[in-house]
Formats: sequence, C-alpha cells, structure tokens
Amino acid sequence: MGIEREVAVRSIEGIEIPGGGTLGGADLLRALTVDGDTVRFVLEVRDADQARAFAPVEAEARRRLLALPGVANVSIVMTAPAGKPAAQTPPPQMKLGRHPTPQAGPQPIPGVKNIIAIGSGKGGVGKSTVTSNLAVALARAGRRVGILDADIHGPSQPRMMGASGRPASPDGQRIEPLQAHGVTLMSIGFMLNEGEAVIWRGPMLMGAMQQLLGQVNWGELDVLLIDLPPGTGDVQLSLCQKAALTGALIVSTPQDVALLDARRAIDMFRKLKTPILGLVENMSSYVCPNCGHEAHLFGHGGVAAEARDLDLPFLGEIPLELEVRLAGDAGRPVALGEGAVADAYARLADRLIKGGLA
Ligand SMILES: Nc1ncnc2c1ncn2[C@@H]1O[C@H](COP(=O)(O)OP(=O)(O)OP(=O)(O)O)[C@@H](O)[C@H]1O
Repeated sequence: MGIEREVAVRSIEGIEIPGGGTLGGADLLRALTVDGDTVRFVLEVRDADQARAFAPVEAEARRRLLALPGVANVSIVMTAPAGKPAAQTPPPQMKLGRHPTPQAGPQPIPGVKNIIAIGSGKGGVGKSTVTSNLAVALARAGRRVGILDADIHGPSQPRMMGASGRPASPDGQRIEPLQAHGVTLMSIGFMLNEGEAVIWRGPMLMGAMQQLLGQVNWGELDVLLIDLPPGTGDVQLSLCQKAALTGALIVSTPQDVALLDARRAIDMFRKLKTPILGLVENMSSYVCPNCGHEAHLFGHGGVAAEARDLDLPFLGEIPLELEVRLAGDAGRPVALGEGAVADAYARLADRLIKGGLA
C-alpha cells in the first residue's frame, strides 16, 4: 500500500535551499507522484550551476522520502526551464550544413548508450508529440534522456518542450544543448533564425546531421531519441548511414492511409538494415470528457494488427485527448502530469527500459 501524495510532499517541503527559504516555499517541486512504493518528482532549477548547488537538497529529499514507511524508490529529476527567448539571442556562431567529412560506417555517440529514431510514414500522426512525451516519461522513470529534433521541415520540439533559448557554442566547435523537463534537448530549429527555411539537400543535409550527432555535448545518456521528419527522405538516409542506431520506433494512427505510409517507412528502415523496435498507435481512442463515452475516430487496433502481420512488436496505444495538444502547445508535455495519457506513456517507457533499450 503506497503512501498518500500529501504525506510525501509534507516530508520534503520544509527542506532548506541554498540562498535561503524552503523547497515548498520557493515553489520548486513539480509533478510529484506516488506510484506504489515509488515517489517521483521534478525539481525545477534555474541552470546547471544551481543544479550543482542543489545536490545536497536532492540528497536530503531522497533520504527523507526513503525514511517514510512504504517508500522503496525515489526518482528525482532536476530541470532547468527554458533560457532566454530566442528573439534576444542570435543562433550560435557555428556554420551548420557543411559538406560531410568522411567516416567509416555508422558511428556511436560517446557516452550515449542507445539511439532510437522515431519515424512515421505520414506527417501529423503525432511523431513529435510521442517523442517529447516518451522522453519526459523516461526521465520520470529515472533515465538520462536526450532529444535530437531532426525534423528539418518543421522542428517542433523547442515549442513542445517549452525551450525557447539558444544553445551556446563558445568555441564554434562544440554545441551546448539545452535542458527542459529533465531532458537534454537539441533541435535543428535552434540553429536557424526565426522564420528561416532549411533548403539543404543531400550532402549538406548529411553534413548537418553529422554535426548534430557528433558536435553536440550530449553528456552521458541512457537514450537519445531522434525526432525524424515524416516520410522516407534524405534525413532518414543520412541518419542510418552516420549513426549507430539501436533501432527505429514507428508511430502511426490506426487509419488505413497512415498505415500504408507507415509500411513504406518500415520498408525503408529494413532496407537500411536498421532494426525496427516496434509500432506505437497514436490517437487510438477518444474518451469524451463530458459523458465518458469511448469513440474510435481513426479506427482502433489497426496498428496492432499491422504489427502482427509484419511480425514486429506492438508497443502500445496512446489515446486521443485534447489535453495532449494543449499541453504540447504550452511546452509542458502531458506525460509530466497524471491521467490516462501519462499512464500510457509511462507504460511505453517501462517497456523500453525493461527491453534494455533505454
Ligand atoms: N494523442 C493525441 N491527442 C490529441 N492531439 C494529439 C495527439 N497526438 C498528437 N496530437 C496533436 O496533433 C498535432 C500533430 O502532432 P505532431 O506535430 O506531433 O505530429 P508529427 O507526426 O510530428 O507531424 P509532422 O512530422 O508533420 O511535424 C499536434 O497539434 C499535436 O498536439
């Protein structure tokens, strides 16, 4: 029998913090949840320096929570919210989109244990939404997670993760990624001026991908999720040739037309010898918030059936909920909170962790 959430909050809100005041008083506790014998929460700090100064606070919170009867695990994620608004800060002084340098086959990223590409055949099926929410769910489960937003046509991770700052590149060689909701984040969108379009093709695109993979200080990560553009284009090709991918995860809606496109994406990854880790059904069912009636706007179960046909793992279904879009637009992925969708993402994260993929 787990403890009450309030008991967990009360036990740590009085902890004194650097600079004076308490954890509760300074409103730094986010998304505290109790799940059986596990307590999880996010500690919102200003930047990496403050995160270091807060190490004793984190240790004390862990000590106090573990002392509560019924608590066996504590997972604390420190996050720094978005930095300065993009408009005030120019892109880092670094030329992105150069010609690729020769390399011998797909390369691992030092310090990064798994690299998972998130793909879809069709646009708008929720690939970016799944990426941001899965990342947050994995971080809540205590994993070290990064996102590389490689959606060159419409990078949406900065908005979905609420990160509007700019990564720095003091030496013009290495790029410092941002942090948001406990996730290390780099987006091709950070390297462009607002409204600037990317018209790279072929070799230039390959060079840009190589830089984003190899010149970003990713640090130690259990998993890096790569948000791909929809379809089967140059980015997918570059990525599979340049990065030693653990595998690809395919997002689709249950609709026939989306499934047809997903099949093409799967075929491409197979041809490139990238393992397909499984399929996720997004916008699976809709539960009316007023009457509780469950409807299947895009059909239901189509992706699971497809996975069976193709002999691939079916990793789970994510319901369609207004809150998913609102949370994405507000830069706070819905998986940070509670409810059916957050639970679905927690299950997906758990499957990847148990499978040794994250
Ligand atoms: N489960 C869901 N419930 C409600 N809205 C959702 C859900 N998943 C995604 N959406 C919304 O659908 C829209 C498209 O999602 P998203 O941008 O993630 O798709 P995408 O596949 O990455 O598209 P593209 O690759 O074309 O950019 C967004 O407005 C998003 O908030």
